Amino acid sequence: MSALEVDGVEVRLGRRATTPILHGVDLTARSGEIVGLIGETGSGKTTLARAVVGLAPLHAGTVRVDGTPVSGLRGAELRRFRRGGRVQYVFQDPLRSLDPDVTVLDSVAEGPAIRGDGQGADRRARAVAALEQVGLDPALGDRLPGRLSGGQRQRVTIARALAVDPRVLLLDEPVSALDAANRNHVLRLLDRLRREREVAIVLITHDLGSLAGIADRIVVLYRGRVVEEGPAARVLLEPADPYTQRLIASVPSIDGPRPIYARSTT
Ligand SMILES: Nc1ncnc2c1ncn2[C@@H]1O[C@H](COP(=O)(O)OP(=O)(O)OP(=O)(O)O)[C@@H](O)[C@H]1O
Repeated sequence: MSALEVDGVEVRLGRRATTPILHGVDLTARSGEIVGLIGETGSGKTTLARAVVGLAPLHAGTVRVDGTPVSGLRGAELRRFRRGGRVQYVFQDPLRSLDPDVTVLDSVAEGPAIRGDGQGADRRARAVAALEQVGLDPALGDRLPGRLSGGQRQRVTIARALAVDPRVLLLDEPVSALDAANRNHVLRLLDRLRREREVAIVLITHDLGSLAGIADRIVVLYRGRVVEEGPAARVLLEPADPYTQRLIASVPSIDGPRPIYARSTT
């Protein structure tokens, strides 16, 4: 059983939900697996992530987490599921996803507070641990997001997600705005999370070089449909679908077997 199972998902958006965006999309991620989700701008990657966490309504299909169909949850059940934090979505734009008036530490402690985990001191300890996990100095905890660098803000959004110990983590372009050092740090962190905490990770990115050394599988979306899916090395080095071939050919760093980021074996 996969931690995340997306089955035949259709999403329609726009006025009166008449514009079809996703057409019967399937996606799975097992515990400890990193799945890369790629596709050109507008192919539906963000919409799929939003559908998984219930932010985009499903026209058809199901989303299951640990075998439980969460797409059918309503009312109190849905609220309980959201509070539980088993699925976390790290938005593309950290500035927009962090409240500008809430300090870093309070922002990271919010998830445990909503879940009702422990008391104030425990929550703060959890938040500090999450900040340390993403390589941020807990001394930054007293700052507001506007006083952080872009890379630090990105890590805060990831720390927020980690503070509730998710089973499934979806990250939307978590490394594209980062310099090489920050990018490698985040990628190593994701690799550790999947190995040590067996988190199922869906990584949305245009940065195929980042996926080369870290993703187990890659799923390719084109105009709201999955056109190819397979082991990362196979998809990146021997793409079968003509659209994937064009997508990969347009990225200069994916022209050989040497990944930019080598997966650590320790
Ligand atoms: N609220 C909305 N109403 C109508 N159409 C929408 C809405 N939100 C997104 N779309 C459309 O859905 C399609 C998929 O958008 P989405 O953001 O999921 O793509 P994406 O693959 O994540 O793109 P990017 O790589 O640029 O982030 C696009 O054509 C977009 O214009």
